Amino acid sequence: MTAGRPTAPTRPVVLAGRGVTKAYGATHALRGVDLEIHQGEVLALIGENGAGKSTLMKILSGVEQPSSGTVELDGQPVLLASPAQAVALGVAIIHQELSLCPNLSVVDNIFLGRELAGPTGVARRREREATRAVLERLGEEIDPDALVGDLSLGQQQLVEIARALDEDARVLIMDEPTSALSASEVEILFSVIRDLTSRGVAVVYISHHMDECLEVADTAVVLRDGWLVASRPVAEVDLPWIVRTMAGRDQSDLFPAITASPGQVVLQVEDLMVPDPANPSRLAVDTVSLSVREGEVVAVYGLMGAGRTELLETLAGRHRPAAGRILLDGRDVTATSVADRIDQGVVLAPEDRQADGLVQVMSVGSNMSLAALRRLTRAGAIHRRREAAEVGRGIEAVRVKTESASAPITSLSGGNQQKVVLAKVLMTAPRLVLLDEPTRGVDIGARSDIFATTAQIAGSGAGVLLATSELAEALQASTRLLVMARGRLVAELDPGTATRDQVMAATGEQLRTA
Ligand SMILES: Nc1ncnc2c1ncn2[C@@H]1O[C@H](COP(=O)(O)OP(=O)(O)OP(=O)(O)O)[C@@H](O)[C@H]1O
Repeated sequence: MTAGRPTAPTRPVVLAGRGVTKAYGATHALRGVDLEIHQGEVLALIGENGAGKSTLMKILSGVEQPSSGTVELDGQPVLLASPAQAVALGVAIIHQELSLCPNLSVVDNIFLGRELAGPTGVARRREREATRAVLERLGEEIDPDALVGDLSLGQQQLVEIARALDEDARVLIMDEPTSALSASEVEILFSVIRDLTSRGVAVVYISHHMDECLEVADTAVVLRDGWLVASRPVAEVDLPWIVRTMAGRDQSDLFPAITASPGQVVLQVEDLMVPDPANPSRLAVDTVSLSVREGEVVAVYGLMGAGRTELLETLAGRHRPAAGRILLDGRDVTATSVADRIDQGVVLAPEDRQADGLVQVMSVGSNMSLAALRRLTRAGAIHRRREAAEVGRGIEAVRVKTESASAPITSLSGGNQQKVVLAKVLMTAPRLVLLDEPTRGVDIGARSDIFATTAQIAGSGAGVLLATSELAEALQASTRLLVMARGRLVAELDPGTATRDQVMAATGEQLRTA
């Protein structure tokens, strides 16, 4: 069992949902959910992809209206008709994709749309002082005049929190807040959360990282298929309970064994140098050499900014290297286009699926078959029956939760969209698969589906290069482990014997003691 902070049952309920139901057409996202959020508690909202977590939070923060049921604030029913209204009543949500303007200063971001008026226009001095005060409350030394775009992601997140605090948030909803943070930034966030709760602010914490939920939360609430199936003090639960309750069944092995033995070299990279697309005077990838064989899953472990994404994108043909060579099955492809590499069987599952992994106006099925259309086309016409059969198999293989193959991709939960990206990769009969953070936003059960798929791809004779910032994944889902930091490969480790401390030590980061 994990020790959590004791919850005082006498703390008043700030925000509650009563019998909240939400239907989108035939899909029941929420079914009669009763949820109580107490003053000063951290409530972890847990559930598989598509369980209804985001929908519930959208309703509690005025983004969506329930089909039936009510929201109560301090015991009184309220109609939260818009996010602005929810903010005015003290309920703020911080999304995974931050909503700050990078080209404005910290002060301007905090007061955007609610500038303080002075006798001669905006009261800059008062705004700056208020900003300094609220940042001080968070224990962070951030210059109020700094451009938000120049801050680290962790600092940007603190600016969002500062804005919510300045708006007197009483309930702060955080959706996957640590997905882009370094270990030390996670520590800062947790101490900020503890400080907020000691002042009576309630925090709803949504994360697929169970270790974080167990560490930071007082209460664990589990949603499954739109039902609220459990609510317990964190001190009384453990990881196996959470996993069982989320899935409604015992979970099989999280990381299936990869059994394929390495064959021919598929990818050979020699002394690759790639300028940073955002700042061409520095190198994002610095003198990197590596190889991937058939049947191998080679993990490239690195934190944000290590150069993982630029490396994978260069291998997919998206950036032109300044020096070095890329060989595919022995053929020099360094100067070839993205299309050429796709023809050679190179597929990239990108990190930012919303921006470049999926076509938002298309259905689930069309997104999946998009990359395989050439193969599915005979005499100028797409073989629709084969397409439908393959899409159906893909949906099953990675267990995409969708009404049907013809449902719009935007109707899927975030994690299920990620699974569609992988199903799409599978349909291309790939030679080299480049996976960039494939489990971001994906639930713990779906992770095992994704890595079963990865093992299957490797088993079919392709090579897999997996870029990840998740230690557990790097160690357990790979056959070989490379560590990347500041653009360079700094270590090669055997995932069978390497420890977490060794991997972290190689990156130069401290291991967080959970
Ligand atoms: N706009 C929409 N139209 C149709 N269906 C939707 C819409 N938004 C959500 N859904 C459906 O409602 C269900 C709950 O989705 P929700 O996004 O709340 O899940 P979640 O628990 O937040 O998942 P994840 O962990 O993947 O983010 C899913 O089946 C989803 O497909």
